This record gives sequence, C-alpha cells and structure tokens, in this order.
Amino acid sequence: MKFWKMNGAGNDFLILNNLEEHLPLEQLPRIAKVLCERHLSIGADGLMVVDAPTKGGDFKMRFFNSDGSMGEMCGNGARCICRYGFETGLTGETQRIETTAGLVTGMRISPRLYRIRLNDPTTIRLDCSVEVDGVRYECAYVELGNPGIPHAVVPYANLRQADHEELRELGRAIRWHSGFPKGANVNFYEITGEDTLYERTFERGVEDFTYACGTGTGSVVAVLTLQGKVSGHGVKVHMAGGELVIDAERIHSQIADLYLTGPTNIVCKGEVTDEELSLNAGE
Ligand SMILES: N[C@H](CCC[C@H](N)C(=O)O)C(=O)O
Repeated sequence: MKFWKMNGAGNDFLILNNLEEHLPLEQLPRIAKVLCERHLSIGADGLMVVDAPTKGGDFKMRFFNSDGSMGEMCGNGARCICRYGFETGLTGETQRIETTAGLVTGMRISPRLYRIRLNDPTTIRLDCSVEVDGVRYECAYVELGNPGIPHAVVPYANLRQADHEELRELGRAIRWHSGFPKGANVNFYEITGEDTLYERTFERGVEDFTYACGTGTGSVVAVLTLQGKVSGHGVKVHMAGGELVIDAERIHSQIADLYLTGPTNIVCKGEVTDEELSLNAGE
C-alpha cells in the first residue's frame, strides 16, 4: 500500500489513494488508528484518503484523526491534499475537493505554498463561556461547513508563557465540555500585534496539541473579524509549526469568505509494510 507523508505547518498527515488501493471504507478508521500511532507505526495527526468524486469535484477527501475518528474537514490536510492532487496530475493549479463538510477549493500559489477557501461558517456563537474547575472562561463557538467541524475559540493572556501541562488539562476539559455536543477543537489565542496572533490548538481526535490547525485559525480569525479586533485581511497566525495566514471577508454581521494560506512539505513517499495491519484484518 503506497502512501505519502506530508505536513502543513507541522500538522502532519498520511495520504492513501483509494483510486489505486481500493481499501474497504469500514477499515479506514482502524487503518488510521494503526498507522498514525507514533513510535509503533509511521505516526501522524491524521489520515486522508483520496477517492472518486461524486459531486463534480476533482476528488473526494475522507479525513480521519489519529484516534480513528472521522473529522468533517481538515484545513491543513486540505492544503496538503491539494498539493498531492497537483503533483500527481489528479488536478491542475486549482483544485476542487469534496470533503464531508462540503466543497473546498484550493489554489497552488507556489511550489510549496497552497491556499484554500475554507467551508463557510454555519454556526458562530460569539458570547459563550465554559466553566472548568470553578473558573469561567469566555469563548466563542464556530462550526465550519455542513456538517460543521466544531471549534471553541478561547482568549488566553500570556499564552506563550503558559504552563504546557496546565494548558493541556484545560484544553482537554474544554474539548469534552458538555456545552459542546460534538466535542470541540480548542483554539487558545492571544493577539500579539496588529493582525497578528499566537495560537495553540488542542485537537479533537488527536486529544493533544498539534503544531498547527487550519480550520482552527480560520475559526479564530472569523470571530475576531466579527468582533472588530482584526481587519480580516492577511491576518498572521503564529503556531508551533509555522505561520498560517487567514483572509476573512466580512459582509455586515456575516463572514462571506474564509481563506487559509500556508506552507506544505512532502516529507516522504513510501510503501506501508506495518505488520499490525495484517493482524485480525477480517475483524
Ligand atoms: N481534529 C479535527 C480535524 C482536523 C482539523 C485540523 N487539523 C485542521 O487543520 O483543520 C476534528 O476532528 O475536528
């Protein structure tokens, strides 16, 4: 089974092409869980599977988190798979990807820089709050697409200086909070300059921080644009794995367009030989 390993600003993925591998769909969650396990297998934040389009796009993208759960969309993953499409000849310099959350269009800016139009916000609740261990945290809640990928947007002062373990415990508590029936990716952010943010995202389905989160940065900038705290044009979001840029077009009290631009890296192309996969293959 051939695979590519890519990352977008350090958010890393395995890509399998089911147009060639013809893997049974019901096995994909287990394949994701086995292959995304760091140390025991290849290791990644998620698995993306290319498949035939059914709604006029170039191809379908199925996304699975490293715990095997299905994600409605993945922004950095979509940027990486757009490059996969261009480099393999599946697409041209623009791409139309059918994701669970809806159609995502992409564009090759340069050999390693890709820009996608994120799914439209279908839910934006600006004035939420969650209580964790007796402390109330203001936050916003966003879903991008339909079905929407859920994000909590949480302001956090002195984020760079935050104790990693404490932040992880808080991220985990908010991720599982009863106020979020679908769960939520938890995006802690701090405004560090004009149209410049620092962000750390505790991801649903990874159950830990990732080096970057594309739909997370889009959700944070959508909220801050509506709140008038950023312009929405060329907003730079610094994360552990690099910089992502978000453009959010505001029309009255709506976000009309949300674009994510950032780097990609084709780390390796290989053959999966993981012997764990062959065990209990029939289960
Ligand atoms: N963990 C997310 C999916 C990946 C999102 C993130 N990696 C991105 O770049 O958008 C979820 O299950 O909701």
